[in-house]
Amino acid sequence: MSADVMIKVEKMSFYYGDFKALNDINLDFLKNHVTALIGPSGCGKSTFLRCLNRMNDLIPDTKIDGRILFGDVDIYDPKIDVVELRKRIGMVFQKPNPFPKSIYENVAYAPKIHGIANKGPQMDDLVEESLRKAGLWDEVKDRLTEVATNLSGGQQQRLCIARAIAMQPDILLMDEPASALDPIATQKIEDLIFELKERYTIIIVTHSMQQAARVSDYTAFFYMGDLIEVGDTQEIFTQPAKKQTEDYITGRFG
Ligand SMILES: Nc1ncnc2c1ncn2[C@@H]1O[C@H](COP(=O)(O)OP(=O)(O)OP(=O)(O)O)[C@@H](O)[C@H]1O
Repeated sequence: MSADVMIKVEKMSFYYGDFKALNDINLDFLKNHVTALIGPSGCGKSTFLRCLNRMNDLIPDTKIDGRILFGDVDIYDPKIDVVELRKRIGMVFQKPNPFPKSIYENVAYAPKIHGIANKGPQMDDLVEESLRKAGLWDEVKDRLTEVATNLSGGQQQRLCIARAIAMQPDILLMDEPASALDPIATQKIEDLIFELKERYTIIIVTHSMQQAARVSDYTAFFYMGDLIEVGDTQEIFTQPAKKQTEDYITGRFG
């Protein structure tokens, strides 16, 4: 496998009961790049994203075929420690979901449980570093003990990004991370994604084609459970190879 491939999806299909939500997907994700997953509602973007850190395991009566390689390990190998896997592949959800605890505790909680940092100065440093990387430190440094749910929506979402970063993942999965935010907060998240890709491999589901065009290096277009095409974002938006992609990006459907 090429050194730059972080995740390799091979012949992956996914079923909810008898319903086949994803059909024979082959897709590689490159290290330190942003890949956007786009397509009309119900095409399988979120399902696909959730397969990448086995979040779909939590849904009963589902089945996956094919392989997802992370490095040279198949993440669906029964020997895989799923908790460990989700440490390496972090996730940020559509709606900011901080715990009803302090700003500090939100970032420190998982590293404490997983023994990533010890209580005290080491944890203080990790919390500061994570908040800095998430572009939130200056806004919250004097109110770390305040309850996180007092923050604005955009701040809460950056806190959730800080929380994911504190676990020192390799990959960040983002499921429409800005869809509940106003344009200014959205811009901050987009700027942040651009900075974060220096350290992380980012895979983002978005409904907004403008957002995909602004933040991603590669774009994958899904339609009814199929991956129609994937390529350089600029090319997908200017000269897509497939008619279905062109119809979607020009607003003819979806
Ligand atoms: N828990 C579930 N049980 C059964 N079917 C599901 C479940 N979650 C999703 N589906 C179905 O799988 C298909 C893909 O859904 P998914 O949420 O992945 O699409 P999406 O492209 O992310 O859509 P959206 O953009 O609207 O969020 C849809 O037909 C949906 O109804």
